[in-house]
Amino acid sequence: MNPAPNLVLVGPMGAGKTSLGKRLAERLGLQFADADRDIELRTGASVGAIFDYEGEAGFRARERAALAQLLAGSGRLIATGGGAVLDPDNCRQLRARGFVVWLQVGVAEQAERLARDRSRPLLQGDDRLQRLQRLAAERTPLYAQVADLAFDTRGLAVAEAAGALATLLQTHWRPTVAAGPTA
Ligand SMILES: Nc1ncnc2c1ncn2[C@@H]1O[C@H](COP(=O)(O)OP(=O)(O)O)[C@@H](O)[C@H]1O
Ligand SMILES: O=C(O)C1=C[C@@H](OP(=O)(O)O)[C@@H](O)[C@H](O)C1
Ligand SMILES: [Mg+2]
Repeated sequence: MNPAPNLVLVGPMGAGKTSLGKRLAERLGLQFADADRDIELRTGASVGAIFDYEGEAGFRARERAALAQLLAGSGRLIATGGGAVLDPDNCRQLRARGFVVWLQVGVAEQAERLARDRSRPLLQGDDRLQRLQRLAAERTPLYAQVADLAFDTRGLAVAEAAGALATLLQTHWRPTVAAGPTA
């Protein structure tokens, strides 16, 4: 049992951090926060537009700030973006302020889940499978390093995965404070 004030989801695009995260937060009575959504609300621009105007570096700076603010509170389930683990400072903070769950998915299933998605700037272009493979090679070791727990979503529908993960968490995590956000 590893106590921490927040529950954090990491993992690649299409792993289900946003969709499964929402359901899991409801089940566990945590306030759901999606880092990408938070950035969009603060900026008044979509993730895609931020990449267009400020480049990936600009987006990463906004991501760092959003995560620091979300992690300062407690009682939250925080869905990160797939690239949040690229910054070692983010990883230190995720671990200090969260119980970190790595949602896993294979590249083939990722590509299927994201087949109709046009909102992810790192997946623009035709060579999606290759891009996903490259990102997986670069990031898998980072997810493994930061995670307290890995959960494989392959072959599970979103609701099914949320239910199974909720059960698993009962024996792995308890919040250090009563559920409900503080900041
Ligand atoms: N376990 C799952 N089974 C089937 N589809 C899924 C699953 N998890 C996510 N999806 C679908 O994949 C797409 C991306 O999911 P999302 O939650 O945005 O992933 P992430 O936030 O990790 O990038 C959505 O259309 C979602 O419905
Ligand atoms: O993998 C990445 O670098 C990114 C993943 C996206 O979030 P999801 O993982 O929720 O799709 C979003 O933060 C941005 O498009 C960059
Ligand atoms: Mg997401």
